[in-house]
Amino acid sequence: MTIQPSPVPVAGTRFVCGLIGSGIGESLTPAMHEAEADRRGMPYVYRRTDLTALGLSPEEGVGLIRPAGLLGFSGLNITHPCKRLAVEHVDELSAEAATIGAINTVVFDGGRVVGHNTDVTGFAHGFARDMPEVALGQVVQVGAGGAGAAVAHALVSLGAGRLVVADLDPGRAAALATSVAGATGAEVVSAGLGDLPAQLSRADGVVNCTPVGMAQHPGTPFDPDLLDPRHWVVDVVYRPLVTELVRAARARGCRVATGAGMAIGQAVDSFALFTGVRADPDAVAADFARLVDTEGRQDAHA
Ligand SMILES: NC(=O)c1ccc[n+]([C@@H]2O[C@H](COP(=O)([O-])OP(=O)(O)OC[C@H]3O[C@@H](n4cnc5c(N)ncnc54)[C@H](O)[C@@H]3O)[C@@H](O)[C@H]2O)c1
Ligand SMILES: O=C(O)[C@]1(O)C[C@@H](O)[C@@H](O)[C@H](O)C1
Repeated sequence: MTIQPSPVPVAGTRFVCGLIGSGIGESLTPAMHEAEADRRGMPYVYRRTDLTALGLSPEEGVGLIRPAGLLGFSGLNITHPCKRLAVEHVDELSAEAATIGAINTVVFDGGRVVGHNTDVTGFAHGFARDMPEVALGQVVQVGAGGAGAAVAHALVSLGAGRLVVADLDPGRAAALATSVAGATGAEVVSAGLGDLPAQLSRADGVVNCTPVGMAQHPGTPFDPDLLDPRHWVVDVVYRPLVTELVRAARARGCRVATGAGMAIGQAVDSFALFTGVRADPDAVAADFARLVDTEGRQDAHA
């Protein structure tokens, strides 16, 4: 699951990239891309197309993908609620994107429009950096939506022995477990939220892929008293970075990673696809921490 960058850009290439999605006004991805390009002296602009602000539907949003290529964009990130719909607007999909059925990155490669999923690779890179050598015998994942689909594939690629997926919507959890198990041959099962105490008691770690912990969805996705110090905990929510779950898990002595790892990882991988240049993840992580501070975000540090 390695991102293969496009050919190294010709000197003097100017990059125009963007993000299409709803409610993306606070996204840090544009600033992460531009900071990396500035460091390298690459002319690079990264624009937001916020469908909410523009009063556009998700269908109208994905309808902008091909025209962006014709207008000379180098690439696009695609976010909620367009990641699945966007698959219908590309000529070709990377292996991960085809398996998941969702894309967050589009590259205009000559006349062809190619879709990728750097949420998968980005989570995997972030996890490898933040949680080296943790046990992966049994992993519980709460949340089977867009982020959950990417994370489940990434956890299997990282070597999760048994992955248990739970969601408020049991049908969604079951469908994701079946699809990941079918695509990878890994042991992936779904469980009801009521089974979480038993599943967590046998788990090495847990990943939150629900929006619970964001300002609009306060709280924790499960009772933190189910956590022991032996559990590792990853929360993919990154607004705020330090969620109630992160705080509670730290207080219980767990090894904890925030949503920063995935946010940085997807940006590094998309930048490579757009430009052919591999960003230094440590430098992008430093940019991310500075941006979080500069923008006065809550509990900036992981
Ligand atoms: N760090 C990153 O780079 C990154 C990337 C993508 C998404 N995210 C974050 O991940 C979160 C989820 O995003 P998404 O696009 O997958 O959303 P989504 O709406 O597609 O899916 C969320 C899922 O969580 C489930 N859910 C909600 N509350 C629950 C609860 N209490 N218990 C169990 N399941 C519950 C829903 O039923 C749904 O299936 C958001 O906060 C988003 O900002 C972070
Ligand atoms: O940081 C964001 O706003 C993102 O929308 C987060 C996630 O959805 C990624 O897949 C996008 O590339 C960028």
